[in-house]
Amino acid sequence: MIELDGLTKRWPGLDRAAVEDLTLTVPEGTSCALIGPSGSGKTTTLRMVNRLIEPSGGRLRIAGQDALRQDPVTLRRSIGYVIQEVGLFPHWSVAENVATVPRLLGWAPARIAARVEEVLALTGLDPDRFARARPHQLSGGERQRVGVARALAGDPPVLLMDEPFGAVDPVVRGRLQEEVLRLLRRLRKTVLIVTHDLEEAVRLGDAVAVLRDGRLAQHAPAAALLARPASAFVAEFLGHDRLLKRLALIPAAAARTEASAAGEALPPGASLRDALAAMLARGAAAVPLAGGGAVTWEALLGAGTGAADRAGIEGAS
Ligand SMILES: Nc1ncnc2c1ncn2[C@@H]1O[C@H](COP(=O)(O)OP(=O)(O)OP(=O)(O)O)[C@@H](O)[C@H]1O
Repeated sequence: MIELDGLTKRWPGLDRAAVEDLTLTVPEGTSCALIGPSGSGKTTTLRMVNRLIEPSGGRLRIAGQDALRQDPVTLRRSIGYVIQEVGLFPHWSVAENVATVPRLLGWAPARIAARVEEVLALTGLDPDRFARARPHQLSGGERQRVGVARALAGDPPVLLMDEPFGAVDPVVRGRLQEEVLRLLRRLRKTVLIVTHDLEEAVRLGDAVAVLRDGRLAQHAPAAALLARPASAFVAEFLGHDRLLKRLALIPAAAARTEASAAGEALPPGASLRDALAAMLARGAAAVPLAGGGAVTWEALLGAGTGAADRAGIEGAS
């Protein structure tokens, strides 16, 4: 669990705080995505959590401990950190890079070697092929995977990710997002992610926190945020197609009806967005679901908007 309580950062010479009185909890085993316009304080917030930036005020608890009273170096060894530029040591092999934290933690060599193999495999990197490679011999996507493997190596309960997939092309990025998301959920990590990309935020974040000028504009589960922005600012930031984006978060099975429909059934994990895409591609007002029944156009509309959600913007919070 990560608990920010009134966390504040003031830089000298700036007329307002970069982060102001930020209170936010990321429950254990969940992820929270920080989004907001450029300069809204996302990276400053993230770097206060591992104390690469010292807060000017407020409190911070990680896994129940007062993180501001811990030695910052010890603290950082207990927190995984993934950044866009990855920051691998160029003259070290992948295995040596991944072993950084376990080595600093003083693990025995055999345990380190086993752990390096394990996390490389977890992140989809064949140890036989990649362990001895140097960072420059890898593709951008592979380097990002090494970054994730390195962050996981010491088995930290908490992971911080700053634009973790910013440097890779959209196709690789989508696949990496899916894989890393599944992995982090399975490992029950508590994750705070900074991203510019709203789609990435709602895909990776169980909850999404929107920052504006260093303050929290809204903090809500991704689907609720898209359905009910708390202010005109948040609504504008999410975009006029926010309900379309939200369809990707709702399982198609949530709109299952008894109707029958022709054509290939949607696979079990399909979303309402997949159902809509299939309707458009087939020119059909209903698509069958795996396991029986179908999503009809009316059911999709009902589940995709919902009576409460049609209330629209609820006024600034
Ligand atoms: N080391 C620093 N010294 C002074 N001001 C800083 C420093 N780092 C950040 N700031 C200021 O703090 C504010 C928040 O910056 P931060 O990098 O947290 O924003 P961000 O939301 O992550 O932005 P972006 O999306 O552009 O990366 C900005 O006004 C920035 O100029």
